[in-house]
Amino acid sequence: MKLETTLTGTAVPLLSAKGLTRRYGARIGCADVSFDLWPGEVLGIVGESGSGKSTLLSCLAGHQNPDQGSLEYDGRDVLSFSEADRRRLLRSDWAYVHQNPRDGLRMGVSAGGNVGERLMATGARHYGQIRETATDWLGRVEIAAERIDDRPSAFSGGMQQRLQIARNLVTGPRLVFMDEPTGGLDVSVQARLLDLLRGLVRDMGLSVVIVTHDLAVVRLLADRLMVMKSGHVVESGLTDQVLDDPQHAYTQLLVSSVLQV
Ligand SMILES: Nc1ncnc2c1ncn2[C@@H]1O[C@H](COP(=O)(O)OP(=O)(O)OP(=O)(O)O)[C@@H](O)[C@H]1O
Repeated sequence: MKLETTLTGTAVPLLSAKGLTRRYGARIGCADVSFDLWPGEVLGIVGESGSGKSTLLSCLAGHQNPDQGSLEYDGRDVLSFSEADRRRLLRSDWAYVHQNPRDGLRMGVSAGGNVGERLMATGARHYGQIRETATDWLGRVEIAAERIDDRPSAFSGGMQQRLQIARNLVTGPRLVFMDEPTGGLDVSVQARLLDLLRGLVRDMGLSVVIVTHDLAVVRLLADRLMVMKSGHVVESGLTDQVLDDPQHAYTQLLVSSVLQV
């Protein structure tokens, strides 16, 4: 794992959350969540439905603002960014993989266009180079080059998800948010996608925050885990440690309920 250092030589986390809290009226979305994410690290967030995973992810990714707490990216206070700066960050350094590929793709635009569009958003202008890079990325996510002019609506669910991943990663982001990236796919398709994701994360040295209710997904991808219940983090630690020797009764229940399936 690479550690970023400041001019004074002190290590800084890539993303640092402190006391993040988001309420919906009287209801708690997430409460007092703190963690550091280091460059090249994959953090898994698990918990049952309604435990606050999506709320936390949307606060981290800037889709909504927390009511309390602080969030620093690379030592900078992201919550005080202007809307334009935040959008720039989401187009360049950050990426967001939605559970439903339709939410992360432009369905009326060709596969190549979907990948090329993000390159153009970060300043690429040379058509030939954009198409070449898009073709290369389609290959990296195992989509045949001959499908470059097809629209995503002509793709299977697994292909659409791989295309969404290519669209997100083509600009070489440093931090990727993933919301149940394998949810809604057949088991065999999930396994292939997980394998692909694991390779890309490793090869590109990506930092990732991944939300899932599937412990098999975090077992394969995440270095570290946070377990959420009723908006609170009840347990966190190295993935294998948490899953093999859960300390909190709720984590024990989560792990044992998977074993019984
Ligand atoms: N827009 C909203 N308005 C009101 N309450 C909300 C809203 N979004 C989430 N909540 C509430 O916040 C709590 C956390 O929900 P959240 O969707 O973050 O959990 P989750 O772990 O992501 O669940 P799931 O796995 O089902 O997506 C729940 O009690 C939920 O009802």
